Amino acid sequence: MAHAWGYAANNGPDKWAANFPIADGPRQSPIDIVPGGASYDSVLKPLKLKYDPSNCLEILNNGHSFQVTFADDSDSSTLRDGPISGVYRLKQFHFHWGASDDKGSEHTVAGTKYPAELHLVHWNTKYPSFGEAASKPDGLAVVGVFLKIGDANASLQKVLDAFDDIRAKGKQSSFAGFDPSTLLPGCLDYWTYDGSLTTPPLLESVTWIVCKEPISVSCEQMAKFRSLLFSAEGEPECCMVDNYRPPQPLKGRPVRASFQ
Ligand SMILES: NCCOCCOCCNC(=O)c1ccc(S(N)(=O)=O)cc1
Ligand SMILES: [Zn+2]
Repeated sequence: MAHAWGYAANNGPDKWAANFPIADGPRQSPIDIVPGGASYDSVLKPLKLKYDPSNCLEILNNGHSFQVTFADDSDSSTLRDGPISGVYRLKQFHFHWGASDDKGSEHTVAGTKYPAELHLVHWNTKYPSFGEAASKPDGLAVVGVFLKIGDANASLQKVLDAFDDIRAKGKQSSFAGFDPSTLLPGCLDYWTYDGSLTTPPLLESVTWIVCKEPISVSCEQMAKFRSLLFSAEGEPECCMVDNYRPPQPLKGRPVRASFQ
């Protein structure tokens, strides 16, 4: 069996096209966002994010990142407006980060890499489920938030405090009552473009909404991210770092800004 995809030299982003040819497709993510190349669009609405902490279910290490999963059987945690039409439900959030503070984000801004990037993953309720939506061009909407080294982030710390139970691939534990809106920056100005999942199967179904303002993370908190493992219990330990795909060709896509 072909070895599963990952971020190592033998199975990383440069190797994904072999099993997932869409990797070379017309609307791949992430991209380098060039602020001067984005066009302000006055038709873009402010983001309307409404999250219910009681929908928060669990935290898990899936071997590529860690993710916090939400109950998505009602419209109690949703994204509306912004560049999208209709109602998109929050499914999960996760992060991408580097082995050092000079890299880790997937999107970049005029070539600048941030040490980490948060992704809040939502699916369009015009489709019956996340799995169905994930294969449709307007199926998903992911809000991306950059993390920048600064003060410790108290809200993020609540997530990091759950890491002891999920250090290895495949581990999960209950994680209740967390409000993901506490991870959002104060200003919700954003860039938006049509893109894809940034990991296999790299489906071209994502409306990307990347916030201009980063949130803070301390160096010590970044070290905690890097204490997770790509490897499962009983396997040689492999630190979970550099789990980011580099920017992909824009291929003529417009990038719009919600701000001037
Ligand atoms: N099994 C039914 C179809 O599944 C659809 C594909 O989803 C497979 C799991 N991957 C994801 O859910 C998934 C979600 C978000 C991102 S990202 N980094 O683009 O935000 C990457 C991947
Ligand atoms: Zn992601």
